[in-house]
Amino acid sequence: MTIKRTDFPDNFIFGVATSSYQIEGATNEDGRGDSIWDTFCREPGRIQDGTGGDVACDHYHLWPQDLDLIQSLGVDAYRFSVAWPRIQPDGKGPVNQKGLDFYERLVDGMLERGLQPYLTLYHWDLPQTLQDEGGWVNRETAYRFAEYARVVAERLGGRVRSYATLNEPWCSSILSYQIGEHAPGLQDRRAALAAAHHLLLGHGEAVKVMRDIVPGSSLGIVLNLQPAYPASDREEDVAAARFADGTFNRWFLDPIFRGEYPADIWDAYGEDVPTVQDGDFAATSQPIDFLGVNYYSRSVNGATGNVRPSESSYTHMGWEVYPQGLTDLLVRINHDYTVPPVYITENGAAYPDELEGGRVHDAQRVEYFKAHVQATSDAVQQGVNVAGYFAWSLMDNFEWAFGYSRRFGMVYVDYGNQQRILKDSAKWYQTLVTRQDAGV
Ligand SMILES: CO[C@H](O)c1c[n+]2c([nH]1)[C@H](O)[C@@H](O)[C@H](O)[C@H]2CO
Repeated sequence: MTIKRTDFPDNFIFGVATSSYQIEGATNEDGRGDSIWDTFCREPGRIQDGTGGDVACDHYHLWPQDLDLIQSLGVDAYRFSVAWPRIQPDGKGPVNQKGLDFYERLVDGMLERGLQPYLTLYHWDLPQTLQDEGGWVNRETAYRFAEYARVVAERLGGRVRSYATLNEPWCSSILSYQIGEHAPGLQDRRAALAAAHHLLLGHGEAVKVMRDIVPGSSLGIVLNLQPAYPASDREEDVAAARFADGTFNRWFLDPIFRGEYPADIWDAYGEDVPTVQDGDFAATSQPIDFLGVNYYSRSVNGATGNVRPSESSYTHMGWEVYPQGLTDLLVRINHDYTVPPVYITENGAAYPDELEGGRVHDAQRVEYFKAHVQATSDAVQQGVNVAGYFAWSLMDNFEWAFGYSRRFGMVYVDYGNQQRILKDSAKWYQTLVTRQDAGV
C-alpha cells in the first residue's frame, strides 16, 4: 500500500504545528509579560532537565528562516499560537503594540510565502498576573480571554482565516490543576473542574466576540482526544474504559456539542463539580466551524489501571503507537456528535534522535507518520469529514515538563547553535505533500 496525497480530497490541508512558548524564546523582550510557564520553570524540580522557554528555538528572532523552512517543506499551512503575555502583559487592559507587531509580521510572512495561517489563541501561556488572581479557577479569566481574543482578531482580522480559541482544555485544567504536571502545578480536582468549565466558557465568549470581528474566518477549538479501550470484555474493564472516555473525551465534547456535561461523570465527580451559571452552556456550545483533534495514542483500561499491550511499540514518551486508534476515534466522534469539519491539529512522536554526519535517520518517526496519515485517510474513506492534517511538530522544541529531553520535530534543532536540520521524516513529509507519491 502506498499513501499518496491524491488519496485525500484536493482541498485537504497538510501542515506543520508549533506553539509560542515552545519555540519563541525572547521571554523578556519587547514588553512580554511573565506567563505561568515562566514561573513554573523557575520552580525547582518541575522540569525534568531544569530548563525553560527563555531561549527555546529563538523563533522570535529566527522566524523568517523558519517560515522559509516551512515553505521548503511544501506544506499548505502552518499552525502556530499567539502568546497572550506578548499582547497583554498583565492579561488585561493595556495592549503591547510590539507584541501585536510581531504576530502581524509573522502572519504577513506566512501569506507572502503562500502558507495559510492557522492561529491558536491559547496554547497554555497564561499571563502570570491572571494566575495571581486564581487563573482559570477564577471565572473572570474567561472574560479576560474574550477581551484578548478581540484584540488579536481586530489586528489580524481576515488575514487569518482560521482561529482556534484553546489548545487542549483538558491539559490546561486537569493536567495543570488536578494532576499538577503542568503549570501552575496544583493538585485539586475541584479547582481543575472549575478551570475546565471556565476555559470552555472563555472559548464560547471568545467565539461570540470574534463572530462580528472576523465574519469570514473559521472559528474552532482543539481537543486532545484519546480513544479508551477495555483491557478485556470483563464488565469491570469495560466500565474502566467508559469512565476514562468520559473524563478525558466526553467531559469536553459534550459541553461543546451537546450543551451539557455527561451525567455519568457529573455524578462520579460528586461535590467537585463546577458551578454552572445560566447561559454557560449556551456559550460553551456556540456553533463552531471546525474541531481540531490532537491524537497521539490510545488508552487500554483495566479495573486496576491502564495496561501496556506488550505487542505494541512505544515512543520516547512511553505512548503506544496505535494508528487504528485515530481512525476509530474519528469514526466515533463523527457517529456520536454532530461535528463540523475536523482537522488533525497535532499528530507525531518523540524518539531519541541522533545526529550522525549531519543527518537524522528517524525511521521510527517516518513509520509513525506514514501509519497515521494512512489512518486519517481510512477515516476519510469511512465518511468522516477530515479537512486537514498537521504534523507535530515542525521542529524539536521545549517539551513542557520534559524540557528539551524529548524531540518531536521533523526538523532537528541543535540548541547549541540554533541550526535546523531536516530529519528523514521531514523529507518523507515533503515528498507526500508535494505529490511525489511517498511510499508506505
Ligand atoms: C497526550 O498528548 C497530548 O494530546 C499532547 C501532546 N502534545 C500536546 N498535547 C501539546 O499540544 C503540545 O504542545 C506538545 O508538545 C505535544 C507533545 O507532547
